[in-house]
Amino acid sequence: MASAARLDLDGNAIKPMTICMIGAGGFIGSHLCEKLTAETMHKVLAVDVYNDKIRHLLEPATHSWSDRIQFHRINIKHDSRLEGLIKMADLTVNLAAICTPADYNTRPLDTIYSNFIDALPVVKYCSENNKRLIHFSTCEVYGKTIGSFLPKDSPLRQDPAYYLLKEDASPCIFGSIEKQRWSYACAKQLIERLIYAEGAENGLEFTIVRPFNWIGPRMDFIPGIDGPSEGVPRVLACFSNNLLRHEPLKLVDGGQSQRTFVYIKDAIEAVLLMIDNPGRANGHIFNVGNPNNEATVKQLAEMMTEVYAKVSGEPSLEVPTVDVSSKEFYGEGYDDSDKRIPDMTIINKQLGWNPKTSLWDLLESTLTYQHRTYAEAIKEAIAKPVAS
Ligand SMILES: NC(=O)c1ccc[n+]([C@@H]2O[C@H](COP(=O)([O-])OP(=O)(O)OC[C@H]3O[C@@H](n4cnc5c(N)ncnc54)[C@H](O)[C@@H]3O)[C@@H](O)[C@H]2O)c1
Ligand SMILES: O=c1ccn([C@@H]2O[C@H](COP(=O)(O)OP(=O)(O)O[C@H]3OC[C@@H](O)[C@H](O)[C@H]3O)[C@@H](O)[C@H]2O)c(=O)[nH]1
Repeated sequence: MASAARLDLDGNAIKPMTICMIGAGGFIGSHLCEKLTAETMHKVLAVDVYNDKIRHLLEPATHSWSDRIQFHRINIKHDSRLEGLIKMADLTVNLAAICTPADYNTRPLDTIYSNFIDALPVVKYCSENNKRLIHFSTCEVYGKTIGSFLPKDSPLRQDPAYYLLKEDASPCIFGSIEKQRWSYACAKQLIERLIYAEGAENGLEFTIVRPFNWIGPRMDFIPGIDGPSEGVPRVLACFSNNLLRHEPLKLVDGGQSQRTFVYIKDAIEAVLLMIDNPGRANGHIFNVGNPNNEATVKQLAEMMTEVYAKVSGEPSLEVPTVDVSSKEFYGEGYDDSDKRIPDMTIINKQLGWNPKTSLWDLLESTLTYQHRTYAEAIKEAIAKPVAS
C-alpha cells in the first residue's frame, strides 16, 4: 500500500514528487512504474512509444493510483512536448534506448542515435531547467576486463584487480571500430561523460545507473508471439523461447562468457533508493548488479533447463544445448564482454543496498511467469498450419 509517511535513509519524511519517466513502457520501466504506483505517493509521467507492459497499471482508470500515473505516447526523437513534461517534473528518469545486442552490429546508426543523440535533449532540458536526472547507462561501458588480455594460464586472472569492475577506477576497454558491437557501449560512455560534464560545469544534479544484466518477467519478447518471428531478444528471452518450443538452447561461441544476473525486483529497490535519497545519489555513478549470481552462459542454459522442467512439469531434451558461432547468430561485427562482476562499494556506502535473490530463485519465479504467460500461445502457434 502507498504510504505518505515513508522515510529516507536519513530519517526524513519523503515528499511526493513528479517523475518524468522516459522509456516507462519497457522492461525496467514497467517494474519501476509498478513499484512507484504501489508503494509510494510519487506521480509518474510515463513516456514511451508503447504501453503494453504497463497497461495493467493504466486500465481500468479506477486503480487507487490512477491519478498518479499518466501515459504520454511520445517518440523523444521528434516531439516538442518532451521539454514541457521535463519542466513539469521534479525528476527525470531516462530509460529510453535501443539495448539489444543483436542490434548493435546490425543497426549501429540507430543504436548510436538512440543511445547518444536522442538522449542529448533530455540532458539539455534537465540542465537548463535545473531538474534532477537519473540516466540509465550500462555495465557494457566497462567493455572487456583487463584480465582477458592476460595469458590464459596466468594466475593474475584470479586476482580481482584484473576483473572486478569499479565505477571510479576501471578503464573502459572496447574492441576495434569494425567490431560494431561496441557502438552501444561507446554511445553510452559518451552520454555518461556529457552528463558528468554538465554536472561539473553547469551544476546538473545527476545519477548514472549501470545495470548488470537485470532479468525477470516482461523482459523483451518471445519471437513470433509478442515480437517479430525473426527478432533476437536478450539471452533470457532467447532461452525462454527455446524452452517453450522444446528446442535446444543456442550457446554463442560455446557459452563461455560470464555474466552476473540480478533479479529485477531487487534492482528496482536500488532505483527507488536513488529516487528517494537525492543527497546520497546525486553526482554518483552506481553499479547495480548481483556479484553472487555469476554464471557462464552455458551454466545459465543448464540451470534454466532444469528450472523450466520443474515449473512446467515437462521433461528436458536429451541434448538441451547446441553450439553456434557468433557470426552465424549475430552476424559480422559481433564481439563480447568476457566477464562482468560489479564492485559494490559505492552503492553499499551511499545507499546501503544489497541484492537478495539467488540465481535459482529468480529463474524459478521468472520461468513460472514465462510458462504461465506463453505456453498456450506457443502451442497454438506450433499447431497452426504454415501458409504455403
Ligand atoms: N535490462 C538490463 O539488464 C539493462 C542492462 C544495461 C543497461 N540497461 C539500460 O536500461 C535502460 C532500459 O532497459 P530495458 O531493459 O528496460 O529495455 P527496454 O527495451 O525494455 O526499454 C526501453 C524502452 O525505451 C523505449 N524507447 C526507446 N526509444 C524511444 C524513443 N525514441 N521515444 C520513446 N521511447 C523510446 C522503448 O519503446 C522501450 O519501451 C536502457 O537505457 C538500457 O540501455 C538495461
Ligand atoms: O540465444 C542466446 C542469446 C545470447 N547468448 C549469449 O548470452 C550472453 C548474454 O547476452 P544478452 O543478450 O543478455 O546481452 P549481454 O549481456 O551481452 O548485453 C546486455 O548487457 C547489458 C545491457 O546494456 C544490454 O541489455 C545488453 O547489451 C552473451 O554472451 C550472448 O552471446 C547466447 O549464448 N545465446
